[in-house]
Amino acid sequence: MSSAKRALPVIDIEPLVSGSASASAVASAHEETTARSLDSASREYGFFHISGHGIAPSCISGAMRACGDFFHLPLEHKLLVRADPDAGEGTGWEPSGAQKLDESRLGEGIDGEQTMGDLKESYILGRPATSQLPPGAKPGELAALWPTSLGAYFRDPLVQYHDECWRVSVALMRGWAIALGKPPDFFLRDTSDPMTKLRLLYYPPVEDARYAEAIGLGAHCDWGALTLLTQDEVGGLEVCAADGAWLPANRAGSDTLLVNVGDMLQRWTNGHFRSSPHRLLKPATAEASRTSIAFFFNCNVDANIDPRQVVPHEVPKWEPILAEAYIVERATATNQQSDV
Ligand SMILES: O=C(O)CCC(=O)C(=O)O
Ligand SMILES: [Fe+2]
Repeated sequence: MSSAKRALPVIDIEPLVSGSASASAVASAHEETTARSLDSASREYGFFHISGHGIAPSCISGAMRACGDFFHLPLEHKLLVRADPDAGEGTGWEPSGAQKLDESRLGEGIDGEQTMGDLKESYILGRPATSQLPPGAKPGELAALWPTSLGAYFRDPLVQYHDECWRVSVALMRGWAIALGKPPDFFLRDTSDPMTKLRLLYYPPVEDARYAEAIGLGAHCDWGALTLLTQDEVGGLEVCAADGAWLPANRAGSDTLLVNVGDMLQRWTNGHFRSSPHRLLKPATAEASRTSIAFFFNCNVDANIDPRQVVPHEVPKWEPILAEAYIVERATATNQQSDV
């Protein structure tokens, strides 16, 4: 089938959200059906849209509004919350060019070599790994360099959106447990106090000639268990399916979010679920900027990412590793390869 005819599925996850809220020990018939949809999308694409997540439209639009407000701040305000370039992926603002995500040349289909850093600007906050806590921060607290000029009008919608994404991630982990034939609460112990990251993203318009050669976001796979993405209507994100075709992953509707399996879940499931490369060469409309928010869910620091727990009868393709060690390993590797 040609890539033009294939679209990422939209899955209504309401049964899993309800099952997760009631902590039911047995999966309902609706949950079983939803889990089967999750299963096939996670094997074939590693990406799917979700509806029925229960995040209020006002919560999503509030977070996107905060995102726009931040990136329109004058440069001197952003510099006050500049992420420490020596701290790997720390909290705060990263300017355009600070990161080159196509670390392993995943986007080989792109003409020429990606010599510049990614065009995107980012602002990052989240619940870091214990070993990466900023001075004075306690484990389990949100770490952020809040821009004082925006105050609670910026902070409150992002904290609310972060917590909602956490709730939805736990419901998705329940769905994946059911899909794998495990008890619904199989992943619950490992997701009660998770490492998370919220990355606000801004892609400048590319009509500017200085950016002609630049790539918005180099092809990469995400490191954690799962990522939830909300994006504006501009579009341009693409996903590499198992057969190598790049499929569009634009917003499927104003109330849907995009989900993708990250490397940690791929490893945990011994490769049953696919962590797919994705990229954004340019925003789809040349004169438009693009904003999006990625929420990375990286499980508890001591979650044991061991394929033998999930598929005990298979030869494991990966060694067990604790979630914190894994995230730190990936962050360190990216940092070392980034020369910008
Ligand atoms: O901006 C986007 O739509 C995707 C962002 C992304 O893939 C990432 O930050 O890992
Ligand atoms: Fe990503």
